[in-house]
Amino acid sequence: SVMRIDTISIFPEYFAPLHLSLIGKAIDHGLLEVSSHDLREFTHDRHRSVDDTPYGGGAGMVMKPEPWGEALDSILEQLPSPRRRPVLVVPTPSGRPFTQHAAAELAGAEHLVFACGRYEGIDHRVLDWADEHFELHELSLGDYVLNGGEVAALAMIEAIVRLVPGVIGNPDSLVEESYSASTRGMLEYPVYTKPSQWRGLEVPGVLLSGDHGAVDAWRALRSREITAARRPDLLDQESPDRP
Ligand SMILES: N#Cc1c(-c2ccc3ccn(Cc4ccc(CN5CCCC5)cc4)c3c2)n[nH]c1N
Repeated sequence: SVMRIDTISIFPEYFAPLHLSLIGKAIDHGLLEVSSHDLREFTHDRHRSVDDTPYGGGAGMVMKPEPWGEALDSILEQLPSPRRRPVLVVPTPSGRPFTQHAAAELAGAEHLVFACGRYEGIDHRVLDWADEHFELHELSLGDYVLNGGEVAALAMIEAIVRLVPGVIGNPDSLVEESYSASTRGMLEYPVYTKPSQWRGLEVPGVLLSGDHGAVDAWRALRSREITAARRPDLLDQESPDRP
């Protein structure tokens, strides 16, 4: 079944890259439909204004509710009825962490809408209203500050779409991945390919040995060393069933 993704932003051109590479192929193969909407199409004043000063004072500007309401109405009107409520993802610094688990959860949706804010954010009444008409997810990409939601939406879309069956060519390549159950939440081992000698640097001998047991052991050891060094928090998840 075709997954549909709509993005709404004052910078719709941020989403042009989605039509490249694997996601572009999925669109070509009719597995995915992606539409980017310009929020300013839903303004009616001469200056096509989308922001205003914040109630309560404070620096910066806040995005006005009316254009967002009209943009979201337009998405809802285009739904073939009767449809399950579409999912609305709003990237925000104050959101629930976007994790591989969240990506997997969202990969099952038929229709994803991304509302990408700018300035100091979107008038909160938009989220309150949207909560009644969408399955609303306020999500944060990570603990750093971006200038808007577009970059976060691009990352989330890539993480979600690659989990949709058929979108990524080789499903095996999804199995051994960081943050997924199969690597038991550990970071990946280092990878190598030909030539076996490069600028005086060699490939670890065990990988050339053809001894798959030894290769798996070496990889597990390297994963654990790397995880302990860079992400000790992932090791804390040690549970009794994990040797
Ligand atoms: N996902 C994600 C994100 C975002 C993100 C996502 C969406 C928008 C829309 C606007 N901005 C800019 C901005 C920046 C700082 C603040 C802080 N507040 C302002 C007043 C009191 C504190 C509010 C907005 C956004 C940032 N940043 N980092 C992530 N992981």
